[in-house]
Amino acid sequence: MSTDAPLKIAVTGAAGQICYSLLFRIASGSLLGDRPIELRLLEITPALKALEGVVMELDDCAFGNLVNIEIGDDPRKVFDGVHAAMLVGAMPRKAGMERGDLLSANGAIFTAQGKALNDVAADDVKVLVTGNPANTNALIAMKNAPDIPASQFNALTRLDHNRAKSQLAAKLGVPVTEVSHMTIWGNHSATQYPDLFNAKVGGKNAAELVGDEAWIENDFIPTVAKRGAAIIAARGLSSAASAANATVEHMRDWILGTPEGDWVSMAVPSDGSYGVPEGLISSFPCIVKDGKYEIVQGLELGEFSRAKIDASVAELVDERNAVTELGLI
Ligand SMILES: NC(=O)c1ccc[n+]([C@@H]2O[C@H](COP(=O)([O-])OP(=O)(O)OC[C@H]3O[C@@H](n4cnc5c(N)ncnc54)[C@H](O)[C@@H]3O)[C@@H](O)[C@H]2O)c1
Ligand SMILES: O=C(O)C[C@H](O)C(=O)O
Repeated sequence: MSTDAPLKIAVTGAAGQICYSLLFRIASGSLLGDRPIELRLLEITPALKALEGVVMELDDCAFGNLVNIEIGDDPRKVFDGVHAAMLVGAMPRKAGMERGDLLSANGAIFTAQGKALNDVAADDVKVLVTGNPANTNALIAMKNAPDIPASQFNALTRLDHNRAKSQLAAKLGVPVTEVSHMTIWGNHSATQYPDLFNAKVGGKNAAELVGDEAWIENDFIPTVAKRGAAIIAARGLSSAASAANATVEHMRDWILGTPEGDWVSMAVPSDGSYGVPEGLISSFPCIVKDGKYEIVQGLELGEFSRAKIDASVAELVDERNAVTELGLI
């Protein structure tokens, strides 16, 4: 993509909770700094009126780099020529639900949007799915867009990644900037595996610094994996500002590159790395250079880590089977 033309960025679910933070972060430069952007905002027809109000507020911010905003309810028009697509629009879960319970409600959204992206998006489009269940929704979009390389479809596990960094920093009483090489493996669900055995704090092995495997297993992992539910219980609504922040960070790193000497967690189509079946959209440690991500190779996985990753991957296989039965892929 050229660096001076406005980058066309599509965002779905634009009148919803996450987007009420996300759109303003994108427009104020958190995504691409000074680069001019054009926003393409997709909503369902009944939400277009509310979206008009959000656009009025975007106008009222007078953001210097926001050169144009288009809104609509037809993905084939909204996605036309876009270089980045953040697929947020989907129903959130309520208290007592798992994210996978949303598959039948939300899955169909991603067949239509995958087809539209396939037909009208720019060839280099980067598609990031935030709407839950994010990994399998990304799989649905990817399978419905056969002309777009699979590597251009990701799902969001950056929120889990940030949660894990924050919990670890708090446990060790260090600034979060000391934490590096965090990895979320698997699904954005309660089975995800936040890995402290490969993470570092101040350059030293995080698990060794913690020195308490019971805390890792019984406190750290469930706190990170069930954080979404804890926020729903507290707020009565699912996470929004932190989800928007993670969505910006994932797309920013995918376009501009990951920080030197570190990696991030991205749910990407598996190439078979670490024994994850090819094609499943599973979270891995990734680095990005020149707009292309690579799965970090050669990390050591002990028996504990292996079993945790296998359990999360088994859930992704079940989800893939469920959407196959629903005829979505
Ligand atoms: N991956 C993550 O880390 C993560 C984190 C937080 C939330 N989420 C998920 O993100 C999704 C959105 O959350 P929210 O709090 O913004 O929900 P919300 O209900 O506030 O907003 C969702 C918006 O999507 C719109 N929408 C529904 N179908 C659409 C379609 N076909 N096309 C375009 N827009 C459509 C709705 O009209 C609504 O305005 C949920 O599925 C939620 O579970 C994911
Ligand atoms: O947990 C949810 O349902 C919302 C989101 O996926 C989160 O992790 O906060």
